Amino acid sequence: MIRFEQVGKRYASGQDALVDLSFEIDAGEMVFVTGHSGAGKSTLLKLIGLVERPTRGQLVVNHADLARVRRGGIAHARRGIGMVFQDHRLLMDRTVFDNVALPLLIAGTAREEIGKRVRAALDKVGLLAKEKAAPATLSSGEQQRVGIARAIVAKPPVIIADEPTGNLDPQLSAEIMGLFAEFGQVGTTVLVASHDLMLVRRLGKRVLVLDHGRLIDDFRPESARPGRGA
Ligand SMILES: Nc1ncnc2c1ncn2[C@@H]1O[C@H](COP(=O)(O)OP(=O)(O)OP(=O)(O)O)[C@@H](O)[C@H]1O
Repeated sequence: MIRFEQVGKRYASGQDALVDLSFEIDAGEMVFVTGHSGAGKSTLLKLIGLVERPTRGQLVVNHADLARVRRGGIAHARRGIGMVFQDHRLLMDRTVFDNVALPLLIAGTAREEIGKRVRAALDKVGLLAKEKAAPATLSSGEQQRVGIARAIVAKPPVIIADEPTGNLDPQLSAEIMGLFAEFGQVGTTVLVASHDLMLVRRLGKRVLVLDHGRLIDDFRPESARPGRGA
């Protein structure tokens, strides 16, 4: 669950990236954030991922008031959030397996459990056969899927993805978005920033539209209404 209550973010430069933002996302909902370049999409995701902190308002993620999370508690709070980046941020000198295992190693998961979970995550994104490969030998769609496997391996209740299909062709983009939609079906809350309006529309999910840091639309297609299995 994610709740923004009159959240504002002003960067040290004086730039108001988000202004008076209020909305709520239920557990298991998949929601897109869209808007022009500079509208505040990345900033919104960064606040959820504790990469940036709000300068106003209240932000609750996984029942934790993020304003109350102190510096020493950030790593722990982040364990409840899987993050996917456009540039995947994979470690190129490690195997696919090691990249996906990283969040589990950080969390101190037992070795036998790590093997099981990493393979389950790789299976989910269709890359089980590539566990020993170096990321550099994979296509960009495959690298993106490794990044997604890493984000889901610790089964976080919330997944945030910033332009996860930015460099991919339309078919791969649709496949990646389809994967995110599947995570929603098993109770994971998924928030995806994307400027690809065609793709966003096709998926028929709820869409938050930002304009100069303000929420100007919160659009729920019929299929995304509660009780519709969305
Ligand atoms: N670290 C920062 N310091 C100062 N200003 C910033 C910082 N990061 C972002 N901004 C500004 O905040 C506003 C929102 O930026 P943000 O990156 O959230 O937008 P965006 O919608 O993700 O844009 P894009 O689609 O181009 O990635 C922009 O005006 C941007 O210049």
